[in-house]
Parts: sequence; structure tokens; C-alpha cells
Amino acid sequence: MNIGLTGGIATGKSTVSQMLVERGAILIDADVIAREVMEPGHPVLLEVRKRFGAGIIQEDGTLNRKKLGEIVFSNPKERKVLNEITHPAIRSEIKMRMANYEAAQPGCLIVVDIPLLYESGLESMFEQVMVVYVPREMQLKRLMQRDGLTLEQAEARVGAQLDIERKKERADILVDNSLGLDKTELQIEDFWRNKGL
Ligand SMILES: CC(C)(COP(=O)(O)OP(=O)(O)OC[C@H]1O[C@@H](n2cnc3c(N)ncnc32)[C@H](O)[C@@H]1O)[C@@H](O)C(=O)NCCC(=O)NCCS
Ligand SMILES: Nc1ncnc2c1ncn2[C@@H]1O[C@H](COP(=O)(O)OP(=O)(O)OP(=O)(O)O)[C@@H](O)[C@H]1O
Repeated sequence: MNIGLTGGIATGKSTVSQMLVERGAILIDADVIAREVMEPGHPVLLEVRKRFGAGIIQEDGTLNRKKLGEIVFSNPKERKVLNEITHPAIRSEIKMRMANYEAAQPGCLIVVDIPLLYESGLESMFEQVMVVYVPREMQLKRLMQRDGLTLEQAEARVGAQLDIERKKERADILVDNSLGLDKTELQIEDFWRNKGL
């Protein structure tokens, strides 16, 4: 059994995925895979360097994430270029890991955390999609606080994704993470108890 887990940036996907892991789910995190394909020597990073120039690579050979982030979050054309390089590799790695886990641990719930699940049209990979929701104003506030961003920087990141209200409308399972963590925990407990039905 699998679910896709999504939401907007900083709406609480990691918070919710940890609650599911604590109950026995297996987690595949697209952000972690996205970092792996950007490691020195990986063909994806070589391609990114070719397109964006040597200036985005630091002296030790690692990606300057801040610099590339500034480029792609302020420019939709550059973001599209980056997505076209990175997304196919991330997607095939997710599919491979899902197949491996399904074979090794049949019956386990596999949770795949993908921030851009709807933007990339990946719904059909999953039995159900869970959306972690908070209203936009709260999303901006939590993002600024967690990452030390200005309002302008936070708005650029939020604006690079499908509006959270649209994701809410499309959810198979909706988790409202706008209240206390205890309230979110109750919703996850409820989902976990009824997931086999
Ligand atoms: C641009 C990069 C270098 C910025 O790195 P940084 O460390 O500042 O951010 P981080 O990777 O932790 O991402 C934080 C969040 O930003 C959002 N985000 C990241 N990339 C994108 C993107 N291309 N479009 C929209 N939102 C994005 C996601 O919600 C993600 O959870 C990095 O995000 C990246 O390599 N992005 C391309 C791969 C990608 O699309 N990843 C996200 C989905 S798998
Ligand atoms: N119910 C809550 N009440 C208050 N703060 C919360 C709640 N849930 C999460 N947070 C805080 O909001 C921030 C964003 O949460 P989290 O990191 O889980 O989001 P995310 O969706 O995984 O983010 P990203 O898209 O960047 O991966 C964190 O600082 C987290 O501690």
C-alpha cells in the first residue's frame, strides 16, 4: 500500500511524515533524493553546472544551494530548466525505491513525500494522495521563521508552487496542520487506524 504526501513548502510535510514513520510507515523523501542527485560526481550535477555555469559550484565541488536557489526561485524560465534536468532522475529513483520496498515489505505503508507532486502530475503513481494544509499566511510565517527568510524571499518560494488552496481541493486525504501538533497527531492516528478499510 502506498500514499503520496504533499502540501506546500513549510506546511508540515516532514512533521506529518515523521508521525507516520513513528507508526511503522516506510518513508521515501523526494527532497533527500533531490540532494543525492546534486552530490559531486553525479551526472545530474554535471548537467546543472553545464547549464548554470561553474559559478554555482563551490570550491570544494559541492553545489552552492543558496546561489542556485536565488536564481531559480526568482525566475520561472530558469526554474523550468532546472526541473527538466533534475526531475526525471528524481522520479525514476522514487519508482525504483517504491518497487524495492513493495517487494521486500509487502503490506507495509509506503509514504512518498513529494513537494511538487501535483505540479509534476504524479498522482497516478499513488493509491491516494495526502495533502498537509495550512492557510497561505501561516505558511509564509512558518517558512520565514524556520529558514530565516524575508517576506519577499518566502513569497518567491511559495509562488513557485501550485497554490495550497488548489492542492487542498484535490486531496484524497486532507490533514489540517494549522492548529497545535496534538491536533495534527489526532488526525494521523485516525488515518492510521482506518487505513486498511
Ligand atoms: C534550488 C535548490 C538548489 C535550493 O536548495 P535549498 O537548500 O535552498 O532548498 P531545499 O532543496 O531544501 O528545498 C526546500 C523546498 O523548496 C521547494 N522547492 C525546491 N525546488 C523547487 C522547485 N524546483 N520548484 C518549486 N519548489 C521547489 C520544495 O518545497 C522544497 O521542499 C534545490 O531546491 C533544488 O535542487 N531544487 C531542484 C530539485 C527539486 O525540484 N526539488 C524539489 C522537489 S523534489
Ligand atoms: N502544527 C504546527 N504548529 C506549529 N508549528 C508547526 C506545526 N507543524 C509544523 N510546524 C513548524 O513549521 C515549520 C514547517 O514544518 P515542516 O518542516 O514539517 O514543513 P515541510 O512541509 O516539510 O517543509 P519543506 O517543504 O520545506 O520540506 C517547521 O519549523 C515546523 O517545526
